Amino acid sequence: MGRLIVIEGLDGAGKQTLADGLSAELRSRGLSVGEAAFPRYGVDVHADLIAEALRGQHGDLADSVHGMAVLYALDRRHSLDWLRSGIAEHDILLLDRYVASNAAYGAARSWEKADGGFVEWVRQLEVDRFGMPRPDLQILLRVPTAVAAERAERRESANGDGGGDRFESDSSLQERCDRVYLELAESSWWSPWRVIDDATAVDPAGLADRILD
Ligand SMILES: Nc1ncnc2c1ncn2[C@@H]1O[C@H](COP(=O)(O)OP(=O)(O)OP(=O)(O)O)[C@@H](O)[C@H]1O
Ligand SMILES: Cc1cn([C@H]2C[C@H](O)[C@@H](COP(=O)(O)O)O2)c(=O)[nH]c1=O
Repeated sequence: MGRLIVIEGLDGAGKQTLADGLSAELRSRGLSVGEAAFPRYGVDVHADLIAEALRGQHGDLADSVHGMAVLYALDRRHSLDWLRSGIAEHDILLLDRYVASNAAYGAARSWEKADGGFVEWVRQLEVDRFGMPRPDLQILLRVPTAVAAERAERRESANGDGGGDRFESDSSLQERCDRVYLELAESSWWSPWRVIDDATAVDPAGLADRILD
């Protein structure tokens, strides 16, 4: 049975970059590593609806905090068999975003804190009802919101996309989301967390050492 490790953080924090570096490092040490990112764009119809809504399609869908959160949750629910076999088959299954993204972004959009009703609603839906596997570790990758926004924008222009999506371009939302993430980590929400504060200088080898400790 392998370990489920999740990387969380703001849009543009560098989660995918760290996931790539960490999985290469772990593989170089002979471990079998599976990887996935949520939302699963191009794989699950709920994820595609999310991307479209965040770009202004589907009427007022993106205005509904709970409606959007249900789509994110259904994308994950549909990955359940794959997740379970991924955990069984690999030494480490590494996820870029998971249930805590729904908790942090939804609470921030609702102007709530981590001990508010939205986070509890996500827990009841995704943990109690959908039975999503509990992570062994959640890593919070923190960068100043301005750095995250600049990186997200740079990545969008490198991909040829015009501007950030609705969440990425809302700097106040990103600030609130950063605070909720920190509260989730400090309260060890659902699993142990490790907070990386200076995400500009993350060393995948050092992180791998600490994960394998
Ligand atoms: N440590 C770093 N220093 C400088 N640039 C970085 C660093 N990490 C990532 N970047 C750059 O920042 C941009 C965003 O990185 P990445 O896609 O890994 O972020 P992300 O957190 O996965 O974003 P999102 O959640 O929006 O998908 C990319 O252009 C990447 O090359
Ligand atoms: C998985 C997940 C994501 N979100 C938010 C976080 C981002 O702002 C967008 C899109 O994610 P991406 O990593 O930039 O592609 O969606 C969320 O609110 N709930 C979730 O479960």
